[in-house]
Amino acid sequence: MHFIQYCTDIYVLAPLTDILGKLFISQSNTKSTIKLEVFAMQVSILWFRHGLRLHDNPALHAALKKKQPFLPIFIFDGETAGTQLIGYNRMRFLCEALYDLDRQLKQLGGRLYYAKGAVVQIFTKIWQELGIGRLCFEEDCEPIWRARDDSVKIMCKDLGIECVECVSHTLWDPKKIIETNGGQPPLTYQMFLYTVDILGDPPRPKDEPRWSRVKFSNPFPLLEKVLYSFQTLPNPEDFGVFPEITETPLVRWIGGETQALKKLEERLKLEERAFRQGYYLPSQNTPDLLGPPASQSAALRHGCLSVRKFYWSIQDLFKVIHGDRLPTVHSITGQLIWREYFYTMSVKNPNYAVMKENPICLDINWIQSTSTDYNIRLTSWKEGLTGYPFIDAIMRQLKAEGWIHHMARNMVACFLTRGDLWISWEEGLQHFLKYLIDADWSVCAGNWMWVSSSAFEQLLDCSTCICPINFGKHFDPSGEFIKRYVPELKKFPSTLIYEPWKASLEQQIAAECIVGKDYPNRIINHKEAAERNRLAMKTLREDLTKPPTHCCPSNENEVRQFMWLQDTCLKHQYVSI
Ligand SMILES: Cc1cc2nc3c(=O)[nH]c(=O)nc-3n(C[C@H](O)[C@H](O)[C@H](O)COP(=O)(O)OP(=O)(O)OC[C@H]3O[C@@H](n4cnc5c(N)ncnc54)[C@H](O)[C@@H]3O)c2cc1C
Repeated sequence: MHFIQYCTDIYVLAPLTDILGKLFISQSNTKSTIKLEVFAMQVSILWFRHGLRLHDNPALHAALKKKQPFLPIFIFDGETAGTQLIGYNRMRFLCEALYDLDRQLKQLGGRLYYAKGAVVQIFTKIWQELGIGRLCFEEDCEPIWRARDDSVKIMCKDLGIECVECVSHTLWDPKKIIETNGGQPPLTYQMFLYTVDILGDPPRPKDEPRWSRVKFSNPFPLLEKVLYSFQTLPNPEDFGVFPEITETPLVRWIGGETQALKKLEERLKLEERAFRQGYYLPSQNTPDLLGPPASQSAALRHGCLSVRKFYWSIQDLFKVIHGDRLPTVHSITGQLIWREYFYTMSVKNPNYAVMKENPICLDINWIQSTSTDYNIRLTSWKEGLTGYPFIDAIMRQLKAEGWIHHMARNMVACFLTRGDLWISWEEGLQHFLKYLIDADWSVCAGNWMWVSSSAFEQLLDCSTCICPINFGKHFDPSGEFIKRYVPELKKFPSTLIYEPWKASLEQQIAAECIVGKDYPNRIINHKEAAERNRLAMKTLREDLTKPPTHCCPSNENEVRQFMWLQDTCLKHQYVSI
């Protein structure tokens, strides 16, 4: 007998086999033999991937519903949670998030188990030893996870396991958004807002499960060779990821639900102050490169914080203060909707993170990887050795700490691509995916396409190209941020710190930093490169016979908002030529 079950939007195909102690006939791994298994008590599994939290977790509720012994698990399979391409900081964030879950579950009488290896093999082994009644997980909507999840669904079907998949990594179900928009993702942000307006408010967070009723499974000693439990704080080194930098990072991001909820309280206070003073987006209005970061992006990316909780906390706060709903556009909830937008754009597009055969991406003739300049340019950018101190400070901060400000991301992404180096955004994306602690396939690729003018931005329009000298000066005139991350320049006077090549030899000696020896000469002349690139973009635009259908933001204001180009800033501060 087959049945289909939904948890918001779950599709499940599984034979009904969850009767306790039932004599169960199944096919074993060796296809030819049929063996009889007697399962005393099948377990109900919550498979953590993203969604590393206990609050507002519909998959957790689904796993607890059946009253079967509960087995929470995370599997290190070499790809889940972005572990295929991962730097030390994000791996540590992930380990801490798992440890925090384990700690919380222990207080509730259970623990988090983890395993290493191929997902299907591990679940099959658990099924052989304990029997699995239900397997629940939060949906990973991006196409990169589809093969993994399809193989698990097929396994569930074959083994008679009920499989429950819940949507809670996004505010709305991206598939529903596409369906509402006639089968295509909405092509502009305005269209996106219009579509989600039809769908109505996103669901509110779920209540806490009733833990007192939960019976935890004890899979030991049967599964001692397959499952492990966290006896001590797991380290990235335990999973083969090692630090690349020896110095202690100045800003240390801590992973886990407990920390995320604490930071949410702090963030709400920040937003509240702004609401009371009559403005939104304090982190955009007064970007602080040096202050303690208030971002929740890494917590959202790993699901330590529920996006629905974040969204509704902000909406409710605004209502308390102003008795009204927070406007979507240009507010923090608007930022969360950008996240939704990029997820939705990627759902049906497996080539979303590459230029070729990506229907929304322009084919731009970036410099070839075989060109002599290529490696020098790319390596200098990655290592923070371009000779442009603001760029170098950001790139070094990325490697050391794993999180950089949105406007800093815009700066270095523009510099690598259409602004200066004319290198494909795909290279930048790979570097960001490795080192960002909030690295998120859809969001990162979407932003890279936007900033490089490959998609979403005004068609090949270089008019708001960011200047690596003036942009930083505007936010940090004295260059304190540079001094923090590029210590070679810490004795340089503020007047020259953004352009050290302009310093006389005497000034360089006085600052104890000789340009070309202690700190590199700039690898490119920004003014000349930006003009060259602007002309290349113009030619491409004029020659384009069949532009991709999406390539336009709703209006100029949207571009400025997205790039954090504030109205109060003079335009020439950003224009490169
Ligand atoms: C080249 C480039 C790459 C990026 N890669 C990522 C990435 O891999 N992961 C990631 O979460 N963000 C990425 N961003 C978006 C943005 O820089 C970060 O989300 C932001 O810096 C987080 O800071 P915050 O939490 O203070 O943002 P807030 O302004 O407080 O916004 C709240 C939340 O909204 C979401 N958000 C904000 N801005 C954007 C945006 N432009 N696009 C999509 N979602 C957004 C984030 O989840 C963020 O935490 C990228 C931006 C650029 C220009």
